[in-house]
Amino acid sequence: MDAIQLPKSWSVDRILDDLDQHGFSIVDDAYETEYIVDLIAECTHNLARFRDAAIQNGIVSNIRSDHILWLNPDLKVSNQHVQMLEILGQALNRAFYLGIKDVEAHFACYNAGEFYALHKDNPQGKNGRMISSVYYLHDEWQADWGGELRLQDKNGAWHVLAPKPNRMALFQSDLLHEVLLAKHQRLSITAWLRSDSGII
Ligand SMILES: O=C(O)CCC(=O)C(=O)O
Ligand SMILES: [Fe+2]
Repeated sequence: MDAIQLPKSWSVDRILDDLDQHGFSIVDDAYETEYIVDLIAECTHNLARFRDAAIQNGIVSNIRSDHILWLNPDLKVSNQHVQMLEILGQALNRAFYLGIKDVEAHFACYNAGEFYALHKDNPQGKNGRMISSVYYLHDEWQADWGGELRLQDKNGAWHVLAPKPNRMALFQSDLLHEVLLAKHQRLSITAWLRSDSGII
């Protein structure tokens, strides 16, 4: 059996270098069209199952208004993306000894008017999230549709990153970031490369 390989567009040396220098990296044209079509179909067919991300254990928070669906092995197409991130995690471990053992991921849908205010995915290193990854899977994103990922890099500089279709953003989970208000439906897979296992 052939070993699973990362897509060519995921230039691992560049990703490692970007993460080392800036704490984040952008991969454009991450996947081939054939896979993207299947991924969008899997996401949109399941939209009715997405739940309010702001409600966790019955507690409502006002920092985010998106809707999410945690991935599980039954979602076969999105699981291939998780497998790719597992392979990338091994390369990160070899380079930076991050001790990544697990990838957890959810689909996210921001409808028009939805956002995620400034936060860190791993404040004060209190959970095992080492690297955050967001892959954008809507098929179009225009410049005036908002919904940018605004991120402070490890040197303190701010970046406003458009959620371009077929783009993946990777960043250290302890960096401050937010999702600016989206004016159109914005679809993504957020995943965390973790040094422990389990959902927080
Ligand atoms: O969708 C994005 O660009 C970022 C999402 C995010 O920050 C999160 O889900 O924690
Ligand atoms: Fe986040």
